[in-house]
Amino acid sequence: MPVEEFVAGWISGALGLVLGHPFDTVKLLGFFKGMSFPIASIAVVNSVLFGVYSNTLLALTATSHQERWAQPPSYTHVFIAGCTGGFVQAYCLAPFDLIKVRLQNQTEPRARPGSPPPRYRGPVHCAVSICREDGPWGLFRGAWALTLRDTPTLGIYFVTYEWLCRQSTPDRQNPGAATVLVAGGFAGIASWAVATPLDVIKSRMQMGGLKHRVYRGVLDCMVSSARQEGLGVFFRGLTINSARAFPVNAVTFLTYEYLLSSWG
Ligand SMILES: C[N+](C)(C)CCCC[C@H](N)C(=O)O
Repeated sequence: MPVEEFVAGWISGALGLVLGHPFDTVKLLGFFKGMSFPIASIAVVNSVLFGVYSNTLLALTATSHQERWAQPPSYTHVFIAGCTGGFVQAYCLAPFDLIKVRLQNQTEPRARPGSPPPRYRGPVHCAVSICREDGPWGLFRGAWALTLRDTPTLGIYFVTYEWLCRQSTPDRQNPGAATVLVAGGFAGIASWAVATPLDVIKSRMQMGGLKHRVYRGVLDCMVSSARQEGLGVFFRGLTINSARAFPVNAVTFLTYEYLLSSWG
């Protein structure tokens, strides 16, 4: 199994994340606060996404990454490979994403004398507390909602990227850097726009028992959120998600393509 896609996915995910982190943490004062944990985790997850995507395409079309601009795969194959990558990465992402959401939702006032200490002291303490309270499976709280969010939307992600690259590149040639940046950025926006409703639900399920009540399942969470707050609840975060998605995914795709082409 070719591994360079995993490595390129790893590095490109980390770089994209450095850019996206301030958007992710916009509610907090320190923009780059707590960056090492997301870098380490999202790099792994992006490596799984791009590695599984590329190897699924290889299995479906018998073309390696280097041959793919000259012999472009069908959009159906791109979609299936993207969904497969999305499905596998969702399970790798689930525990990391849960910890991130739990830590980002800790908005208790910072260490004022007499104020209660935050529930979690950091990522490791958070993971250990969740395991202690809910057992190791507790780390996968909300994983199903995350899978529903990521499987189709990562199919859309790669189809949008491929489509935009092919639109602006002469037939069978490699796209230039500017094309890759723009196509990657819009792929991120398209994918996040579709993913936002399930992103809201996913985060609520992950906060179940803390900020929100414990839901019986994805459907229960959707229905009760919509009943209490109206349909607008599904679009919460749409603007910030899209603003974050452009730079993150432009850099991710550019780095990914650059690394793979320089490794020949
Ligand atoms: C599928 N969904 C839109 C939810 C995520 C897309 C992931 C792409 C990239 N790692 C990023 O964080 O933007």
